[in-house]
Amino acid sequence: MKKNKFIAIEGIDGSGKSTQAKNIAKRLEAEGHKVYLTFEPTDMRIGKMIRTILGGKEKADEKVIAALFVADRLDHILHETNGILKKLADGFTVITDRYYFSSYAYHGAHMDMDWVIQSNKMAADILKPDINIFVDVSPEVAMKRINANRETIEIYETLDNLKAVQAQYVLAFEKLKESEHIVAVNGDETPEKVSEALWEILQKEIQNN
Ligand SMILES: Nc1ncnc2c1ncn2[C@@H]1O[C@H](COP(=O)(O)OP(=O)(O)OP(=O)(O)O)[C@@H](O)[C@H]1O
Ligand SMILES: Cc1cn([C@H]2C[C@H](O)[C@@H](COP(=O)(O)O)O2)c(=O)[nH]c1=O
Repeated sequence: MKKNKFIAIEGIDGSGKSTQAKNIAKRLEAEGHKVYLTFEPTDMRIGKMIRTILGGKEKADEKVIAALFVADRLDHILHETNGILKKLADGFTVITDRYYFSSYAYHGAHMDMDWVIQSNKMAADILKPDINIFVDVSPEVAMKRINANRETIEIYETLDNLKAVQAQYVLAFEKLKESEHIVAVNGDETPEKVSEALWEILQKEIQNN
């Protein structure tokens, strides 16, 4: 890889993002790259507040949730020591499990997506991913994985919501395809097959830059 990259992994809950993010991180490290694996919502102050809402312990209006994610994302980018900009400056390839397309899709399912895109403009102006990888899974498969593997279910993890979010991802990618680098992998496949497809995409990304 000529330059350290910023890679965002996107997809509905249960799509296999975290599994794949960890896998890519290991493979890149094995090739000698310094890798920083991170996620949203973060484990910083605003991210923790968001988790209490996602877990159903506190209620908040959808617009408030969307705004909290904007603030958490700016913390994620700009934090002095652990921020993405700092990690990139230190030579790390940064892989984030979710970034602003998650906001467009999840909040776009409950309000005007253009408002969500506008409210994330500052983050997008500061730092766009070199590549957004969409792990494309059917909501039915995702819901089965969630129900089989989790003790707690979060507020957005219902079949109807995941269907709506999936549709919003497609809309957001269509809206922003001229200004963003977006690639999809079939997440319905086995973890190994998804991983191979993803690795191939990343190799191309590395060679082309
Ligand atoms: N391709 C796959 N096929 C079958 N099971 C998978 C696959 N990928 C991941 N899983 C399993 O499905 C569950 C969800 O995977 P994972 O946590 O990676 O998804 P996620 O998209 O990060 O989910 P969430 O957004 O809800 O945190 C895990 O138990 C994982 O082991
Ligand atoms: C970044 C981001 C996330 N969300 C939602 C999507 C998921 O339901 C949760 C995060 O859970 P995960 O298991 O850690 O993936 O948060 C959102 O609504 N808006 C966002 O911007």
